[in-house]
Amino acid sequence: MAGYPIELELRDKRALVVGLGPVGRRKVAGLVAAGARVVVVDPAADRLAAWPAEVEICAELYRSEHLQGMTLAFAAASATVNRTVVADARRAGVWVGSATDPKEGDFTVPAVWREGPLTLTVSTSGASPALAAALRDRAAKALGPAAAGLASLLAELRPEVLARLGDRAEVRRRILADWADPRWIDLWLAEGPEAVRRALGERLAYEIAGSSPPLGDGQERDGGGAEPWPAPLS
Ligand SMILES: C[C@@]1(CC(=O)O)C2=NC(=C\c3[nH]c(c(CCC(=O)O)c3CC(=O)O)Cc3[nH]c(c(CC(=O)O)c3CCC(=O)O)/C=C3\N/C(=C\2)[C@@H](CCC(=O)O)[C@]3(C)CC(=O)O)/[C@H]1CCC(=O)O
Ligand SMILES: NC(=O)c1ccc[n+]([C@@H]2O[C@H](COP(=O)([O-])OP(=O)(O)OC[C@H]3O[C@@H](n4cnc5c(N)ncnc54)[C@H](O)[C@@H]3O)[C@@H](O)[C@H]2O)c1
Repeated sequence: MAGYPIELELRDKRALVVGLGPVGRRKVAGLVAAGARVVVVDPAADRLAAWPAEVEICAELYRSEHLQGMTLAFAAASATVNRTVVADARRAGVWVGSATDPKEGDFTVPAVWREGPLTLTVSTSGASPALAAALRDRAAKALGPAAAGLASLLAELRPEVLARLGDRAEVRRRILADWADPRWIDLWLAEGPEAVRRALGERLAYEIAGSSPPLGDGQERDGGGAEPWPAPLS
């Protein structure tokens, strides 16, 4: 059965990573980037390179007490140790992921690409982690910074539409759907961000004025009420 994809808010939550080989270090990096308060347990930890100040290091063998107060745990030591961590976490009611067995824990970690407000994740549910990473790389290349740029621009412009067209749901939906069209990514690549900003502003002005050419969606215009907005989107 497939897992349930979710984006966790881990800011200021405590997360335990057991085992600091390359796999554990990758999990720590992801957790730190998400703002979690990370505790790592590995008897060899003090031999390891510099850690961000906020990471708490326990250079000792894992014990079940390490799970106290944790929101989440990652078992990234040997298979035997990981099985113990999973069993302890279950007893303690702490969600746990095992680096050695996709079916053993409560979650698996997908391959991730982030750019601005965009997050792309690919999971193979343990079928082939290397394939997940390779597909992530391919998809990230196809999206590129233009997609993230468009997302940032929409984050900036969208509240204005919601505020101005709060009572005109039909027009609002049409504008927001049109602004999400991938052709803006093509325009961004061809002519740059300012061209997209201008074009989105023009779309909006047309829609608000009720004078836009048909969008091919078969919907009636919600005409009238032509407000001159936005003042030049520069
Ligand atoms: C995506 C990524 C995220 C991350 O870890 O951050 C991730 N593994 C990555 C890389 C990777 N892992 C492995 C290789 C070697 C090639 C290969 O085996 O394919 C490579 C490739 C490489 O290193 O380039 C070996 C491996 N991995 C697992 C096992 C155990 C098993 O399968 O039983 C073994 C065999 C160990 C052995 O040989 O003993 C298990 C898991 N690995 C997962 C996630 C979860 C499933 C995700 C999914 O299927 O989608 C899961 C179930 C648990 C978990 O860790 O959450 C990260 C991409 C990093 C990036 O590039 O950003
Ligand atoms: N999920 C993945 O992406 C992935 C990828 C490769 C390997 N693996 C598996 O994940 C595990 C970790 O891989 P790795 O390459 O980082 O291994 P590694 O051997 O480099 O690191 C494991 C770490 O666990 C520590 N450790 C051992 N016993 C411990 C204990 N009782 N308490 C605390 N720490 C302890 C060791 O000191 C070591 O630093 C392995 O079991 C491996 O088979 C998973």
